[in-house]
Amino acid sequence: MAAPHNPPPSDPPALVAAKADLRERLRALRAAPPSPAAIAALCRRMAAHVRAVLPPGADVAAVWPLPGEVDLRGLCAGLHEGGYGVLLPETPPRGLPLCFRRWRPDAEMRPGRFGTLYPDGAMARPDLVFVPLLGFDRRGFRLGYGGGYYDRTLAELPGVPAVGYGLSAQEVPAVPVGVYDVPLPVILTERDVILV
Ligand SMILES: Nc1nc2c(c(=O)[nH]1)N(C=O)[C@@H](CNc1ccc(C(=O)N[C@@H](CCC(=O)O)C(=O)O)cc1)CN2
Ligand SMILES: Nc1ncnc2c1ncn2[C@@H]1O[C@H](COP(=O)(O)OP(=O)(O)OP(=O)(O)O)[C@@H](O)[C@H]1O
Repeated sequence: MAAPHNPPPSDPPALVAAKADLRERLRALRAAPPSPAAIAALCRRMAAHVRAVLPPGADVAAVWPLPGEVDLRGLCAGLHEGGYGVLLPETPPRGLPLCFRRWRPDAEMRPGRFGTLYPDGAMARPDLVFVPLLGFDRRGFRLGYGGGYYDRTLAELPGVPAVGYGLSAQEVPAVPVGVYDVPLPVILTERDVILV
């Protein structure tokens, strides 16, 4: 007899709709460019966090900015100068986890899915993953673009520290939580280190 087929669990429609609504509101927020001082403060905190938890030589996953996002290119250059490896994601088809490729200042950036750019370097496994947030709450729950990419990626990297980052304006009282959402243990903003 054939084994019973259990479809993977999925989020109820009301939750998917609540996430979509919140995403819409938070995207509107991104239309206003973040202040350079806030970005600089956030990037300083991110660099300090890396230095506190990892020795030089470790590989740190960041992202190359999408329009309206906090620009981490200065952080990438600073980490590289400080002796850290910098990895950036290549975005696969929906439903698959991200893979990370090594970036150096002279890397060629190639166009990827959804307007992303990824470096031409070799694939590598990160020792820490910075997770971009569209929105977040004090419990460590986050909302991204809705691809589920980071949820899937972090599920494949158990034990690798995941550090969310964003601007304090992106904080909301409570992000709607789905079956695959795992809270982040640390979220950095230009104002706060939120330890969950
Ligand atoms: N800078 C950056 N890189 C990243 C992410 C991110 O959040 N920020 N990702 C985080 O997972 C992954 C890419 N994930 C994405 C998933 C969906 C869409 C998306 O649906 N984009 C819409 C347009 C969005 C808009 O401009 O409002 C589209 O292309 O239709 C984009 C990125 C990996 N790289
Ligand atoms: N590990 C997983 N396995 C299977 N499905 C998953 C997994 N993680 C997330 N999903 C599904 O992916 C879809 C998008 O997830 P979600 O709305 O949480 O995206 P997001 O966190 O905003 O996006 P991203 O992680 O790309 O920034 C949802 O339908 C969710 O149930």
